[in-house]
Amino acid sequence: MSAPLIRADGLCKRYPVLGHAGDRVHALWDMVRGRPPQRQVVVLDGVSFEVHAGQSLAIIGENGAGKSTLLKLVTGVLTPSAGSITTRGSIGALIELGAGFHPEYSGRENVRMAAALHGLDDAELARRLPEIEAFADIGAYIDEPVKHYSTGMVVRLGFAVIAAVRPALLITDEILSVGDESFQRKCTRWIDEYLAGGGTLLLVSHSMYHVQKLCRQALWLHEGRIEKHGDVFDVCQQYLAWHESRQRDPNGEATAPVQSGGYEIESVAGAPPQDAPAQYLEQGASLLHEVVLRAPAGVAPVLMCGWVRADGTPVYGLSSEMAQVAGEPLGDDRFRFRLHFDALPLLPGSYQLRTHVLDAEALRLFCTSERSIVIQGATRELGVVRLPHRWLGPDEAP
Ligand SMILES: Nc1ncnc2c1ncn2[C@@H]1O[C@H](COP(=O)(O)OP(=O)(O)OP(=O)(O)O)[C@@H](O)[C@H]1O
Repeated sequence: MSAPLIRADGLCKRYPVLGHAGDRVHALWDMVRGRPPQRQVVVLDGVSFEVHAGQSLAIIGENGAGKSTLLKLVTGVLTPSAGSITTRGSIGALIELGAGFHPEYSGRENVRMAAALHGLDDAELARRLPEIEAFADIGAYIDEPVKHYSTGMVVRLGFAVIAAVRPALLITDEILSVGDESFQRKCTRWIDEYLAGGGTLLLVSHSMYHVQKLCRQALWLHEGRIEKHGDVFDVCQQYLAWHESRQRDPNGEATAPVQSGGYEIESVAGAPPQDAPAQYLEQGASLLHEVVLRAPAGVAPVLMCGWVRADGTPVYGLSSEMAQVAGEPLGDDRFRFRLHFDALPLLPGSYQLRTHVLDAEALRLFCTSERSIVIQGATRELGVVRLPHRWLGPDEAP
């Protein structure tokens, strides 16, 4: 295998504790004496991983886990306190709003400077400029100084430059969530095509939807250490399961829906989420899952549903965003989603049908509720679902 584009080896980042004036004096004194500060906060601790050409790795983890710090070490904005980081090939990084743009210069002048930094010569730039302007789609603002831009416009311009130079490695974080929905879709589509064409991606995101859509692998950082690194679906499942377990009370009951940011689950299958009784269904029966969500004024929420077996084994998940389905507006910022499962292929056992409400960009998960479903039936088949199959006779063609 060729050398990786990113290689992190035992990466550590520590900062001196500077809470009080006394801490600062101590840190300064340590610095003067050439000693490492005595009181330090450890932000990253022994992080090792590699990213090879053509791979797509997501960094996930709760707030403060060290994700942005890791990206800054990869891009060279920060230097490690211990361990090493090496990168190879051209890097396109979209991690800080406006980083690299000069506020006094126009968008077009900034594009020229950014393109030159990425190694595009004048002829190449002249050829790609219309494409960059079309991608950014900021109209006459392209000739205005960047300091007059909205944050969304800066991101549009930054992404347009990246799209034109097609770096060997693309590094980006939640910054894409700054753009509006149609621009986000355009970027996601572009990243899809970039990856299909052999591009390499390092993405930091809180959106499990984007992470699973764009990346094949994920690295879960927890308090500066790698908690898990591997297949994106495995890592995300474990990360979400860990989050859910933190939201449970000591008796193991799911807590009442979090009322956060104005997003709520008003009812599931006609009843308030906490009152929904366990439902018994025969194997192969169909099921209507009707959910009413509330969202902040003017926002259309995203619904995500997941079937989980009682032992926690994930069975199937889907989201209204993936299917591009919008909830039916009921007025008063309420939305109804009706999801019908035909002839459920689940084998007998206890299941939870989990319902999650996310914001319009499917970036943040707000509330969760569980609907208990028991599938009844007599079968000697093993597993979770019945896979359609046939036994063939000796001369029978498949
Ligand atoms: N210059 C600094 N001095 C001291 N502590 C810092 C400094 N920069 C970051 N930290 C701390 O490092 C930790 C990790 O920060 P980081 O921004 O990397 O987390 P993150 O995983 O990106 O979080 P989020 O999801 O909220 O963006 C945080 O606790 C933060 O307070």
